[in-house]
Amino acid sequence: MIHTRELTRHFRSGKETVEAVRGVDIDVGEGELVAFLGPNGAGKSTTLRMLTTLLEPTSGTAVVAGHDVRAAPAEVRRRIGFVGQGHGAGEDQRARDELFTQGLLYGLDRATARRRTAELLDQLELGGAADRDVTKLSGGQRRRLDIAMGLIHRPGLLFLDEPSTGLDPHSRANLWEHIARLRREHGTTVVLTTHYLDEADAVAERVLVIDHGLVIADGTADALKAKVSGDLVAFTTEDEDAARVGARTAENVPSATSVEVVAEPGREPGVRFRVEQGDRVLPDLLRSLDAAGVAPLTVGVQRPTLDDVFLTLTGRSLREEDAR
Ligand SMILES: Nc1ncnc2c1ncn2[C@@H]1O[C@H](COP(=O)(O)OP(=O)(O)OP(=O)(O)O)[C@@H](O)[C@H]1O
Repeated sequence: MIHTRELTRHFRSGKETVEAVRGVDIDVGEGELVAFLGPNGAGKSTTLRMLTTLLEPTSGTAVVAGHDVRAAPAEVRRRIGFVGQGHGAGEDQRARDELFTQGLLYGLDRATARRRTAELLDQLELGGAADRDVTKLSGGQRRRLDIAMGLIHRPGLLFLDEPSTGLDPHSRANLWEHIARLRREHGTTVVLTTHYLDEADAVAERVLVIDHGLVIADGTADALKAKVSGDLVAFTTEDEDAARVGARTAENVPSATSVEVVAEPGREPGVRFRVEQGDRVLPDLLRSLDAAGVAPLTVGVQRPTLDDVFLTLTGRSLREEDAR
């Protein structure tokens, strides 16, 4: 469905050249659900805009839905749906008319456009807002209308740029339900961008981690997490002295790495470290701690998260980047 080679996009910004996308090779097969995950400014939107023909590549190639984005942009556009970050909906129409008109624009006959409009308004819970002016919709309703507009012609390939930004948890769950149904019933291929770690993890079957204009990792969330060295084991102790003894004990656990004493104001002291199969080493660890005279107050094992993946790859946390 998508094949890019050395896809690149530069922007001139005054005297500077911003290398927003620096030569990416992306292959997405039919029916896949892929998330581009990366911090703000990583190049996700720029990549998506090139794939949807909204932006010309500086160099490299991209074939989308069987057609080259540069040589046959109209062919590409007919076969894809795109929901951007901004509001695509116009200003002075009722939501229902806006959606219906979009259907006609995509070449649907009036009966089909009307039927799909009704279906989408219902599925995206826009029924109550259908006869309101687009300008009078709430942020969440406008977002859902944008999404409905991207779906009206039932594209085989759907691009969603930060689809759940601005949606409340209920609408977000609805959106994913709708997308799951599209895929089940029509085999739609879906490519989305997100900087929500948990969303990429829960929703996407495959995650492309993008940073500074490059794809730095590509795989299922589980496969990416398996590359992070081990689970995080953490236990808390009565005081810092006990934590130091506990840390020495932890260092003797086979395959333990990054053992550190946690001593931060306002937090219980303790120890954390990484280890293969944390749940398997716990029984031995507890016995050894007992033998060393340390009685842990709490013990926990945490599987790696996609943030750990990003941290391992870049030395930075996606959460910190988002907080900026
Ligand atoms: N029209 C433009 N002119 C100049 N620089 C641009 C332009 N569009 C994007 N950039 C720059 O290109 C880089 C990549 O931006 P892009 O919007 O693709 O990132 P992103 O990963 O989608 O981030 P976000 O999640 O914030 O949308 C950024 O440094 C951005 O400032």
